[in-house]
Amino acid sequence: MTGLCIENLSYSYGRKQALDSAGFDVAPGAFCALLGPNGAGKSTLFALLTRLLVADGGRIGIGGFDLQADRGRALGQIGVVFQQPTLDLDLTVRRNLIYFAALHGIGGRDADRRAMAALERLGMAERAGERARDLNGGHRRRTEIARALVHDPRVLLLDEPTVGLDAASRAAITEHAHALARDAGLTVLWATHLTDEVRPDDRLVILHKGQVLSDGIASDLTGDRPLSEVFLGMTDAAP
Ligand SMILES: Nc1ncnc2c1ncn2[C@@H]1O[C@H](COP(=O)(O)OP(=O)(O)OP(=O)(O)O)[C@@H](O)[C@H]1O
Repeated sequence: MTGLCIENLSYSYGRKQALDSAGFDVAPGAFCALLGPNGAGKSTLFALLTRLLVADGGRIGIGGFDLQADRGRALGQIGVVFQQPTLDLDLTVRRNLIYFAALHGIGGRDADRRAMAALERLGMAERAGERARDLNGGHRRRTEIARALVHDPRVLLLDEPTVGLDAASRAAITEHAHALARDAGLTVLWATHLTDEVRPDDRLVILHKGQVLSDGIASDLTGDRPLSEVFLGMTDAAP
């Protein structure tokens, strides 16, 4: 298994249990939507996957490596886009990527080549010389996704990457994330609380109160009903 493997994962903040034996797999090269209302445990899961937090129990495998036993290699397999934007707004788009590549020990022409290739994938190559500050929100997000790809990860984690964006930017970013799985073979985990970002043929994991409520193809879960209605019924949360 070289995708993402999450088994019986638990985590508590003091007495507040944020994840409760949550588990699911994402096959290599697959796109998986992780849908949960606010407070479901999505960000906690991302913090555990990136080792910002250490699980109380359970197991995580990333790109074929166990996060506990083989931390360095497991973490080297992932690219992450966190909920909060983290671009340096005073640097150009290209510099943001090159700086990040250096953190992974990649420099010189190799860094430049990788940066431009990643920007190309996200349709941002023409903006490489612009300051991040001058980009709109959607283009900043695309730059962050490109930046997460410079070290050639196998697994891409996106934590609510469309928050605060307009409909057109959201659609473009959703499509880019699908294309990265479909065309580039990345394993993609896309966390969202918005049902309209889930496509009928997406693999869909629904997380609620730290537990996996449902895991399968979205249209198999919904049948003829809209996902918003099904999701509301399962979680009692606004769509
Ligand atoms: N630092 C913390 N201390 C205490 N409780 C926390 C902390 N961070 C999160 N929680 C709680 O853990 C639970 C899961 O939160 P988490 O942020 O992982 O959910 P989420 O699905 O990412 O929600 P959101 O979309 O609002 O970020 C929630 O009940 C939240 O209040």
